[in-house]
Amino acid sequence: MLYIPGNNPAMLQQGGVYGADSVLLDLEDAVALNQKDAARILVRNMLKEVDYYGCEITIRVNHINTPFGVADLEEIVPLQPDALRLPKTETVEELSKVLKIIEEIENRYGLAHDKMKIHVMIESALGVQNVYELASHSPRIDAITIGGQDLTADMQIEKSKDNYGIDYARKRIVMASKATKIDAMDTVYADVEDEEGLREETAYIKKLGFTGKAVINPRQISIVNEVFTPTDTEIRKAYRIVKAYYENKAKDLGVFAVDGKMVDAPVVTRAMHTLALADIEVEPVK
Ligand SMILES: CC(C)(COP(=O)(O)OP(=O)(O)OC[C@H]1O[C@@H](n2cnc3c(N)ncnc32)[C@H](O)[C@@H]1OP(=O)(O)O)[C@@H](O)C(=O)NCCC(=O)NCCSC(=O)C[C@@](O)(CC(=O)O)C(=O)O
Ligand SMILES: [Mg+2]
Repeated sequence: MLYIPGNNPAMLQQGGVYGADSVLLDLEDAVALNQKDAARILVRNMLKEVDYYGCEITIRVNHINTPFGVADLEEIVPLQPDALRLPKTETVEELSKVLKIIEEIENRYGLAHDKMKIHVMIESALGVQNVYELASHSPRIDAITIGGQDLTADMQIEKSKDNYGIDYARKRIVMASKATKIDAMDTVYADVEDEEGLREETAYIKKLGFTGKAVINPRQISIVNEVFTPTDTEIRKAYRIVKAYYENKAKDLGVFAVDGKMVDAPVVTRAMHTLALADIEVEPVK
């Protein structure tokens, strides 16, 4: 997901050409306080005019308790981007309040309540403590994301390169996302010049179970995509497992071996997930 500052017309204009799965037009922390109103109007106009070439379009609005939160919702909700990203979410009460405002706006415009999805950002210790309740609060919520910069600020620790300080939060957020069957998105890697560092961090968070990562610069997109895309070797192995599964299932065999390794139901589930990521289908044996 490529963050694009909502007050930068050139970046907003060209954000769809870099190959990100999602553009994340930002009205919050990328925009200075004195530019909030201008950015809101600019993003509204860009949403109407710019071709993002099929990218998912997400808008990060300001927090409801700031002077800009409601105005952002009033301007953006009627345009129904694919998703709204709610920053610094901490409690179910606050989330309910935002959802209620969104639904009131949708009612006014005769819009359904299930089209535009909600991404909840966890950026404080309190948000981490409440993450499962937040993630499971509404079927509209289809992703939880961690904001590492704000979280480390709230925890009063340095945001070190190894990110030890946010490791527990990352793992807890992933578990909440898995328990609620929604996506978990990782925080940004701020050092745009450090490509190896980004690659290592992305490989690590993929192993934890995150399903994607936000980036701040077009140069970071291909690295994240590469790490998340199954390799040819992984795809071939998954294909052999799923094919063998269907063949053995037809013979009523629940457990069998592929390349000398035991394959049972969870191995097949993981292999099917790899193939789904690669958009590959295996025909069941009739
Ligand atoms: C980092 C840098 C200044 C580097 O500038 P540079 O000038 O060195 O970039 P260059 O590489 O030279 O640019 C080459 C060409 O790409 C164009 N280009 C660059 N960036 C582009 C872009 N993002 N979108 C479209 N286009 C872009 C540029 O216009 C140029 O185009 P052209 O002139 O035509 O060649 C720049 O990228 C940038 O401002 N990034 C966005 C920063 C941002 O949004 N921060 C807020 C979100 S994080 C946050 O809030 C923390 C969080 O909340 C979140 C969480 O974790 O989720 C938490 O708490 O943790
Ligand atoms: Mg933040």
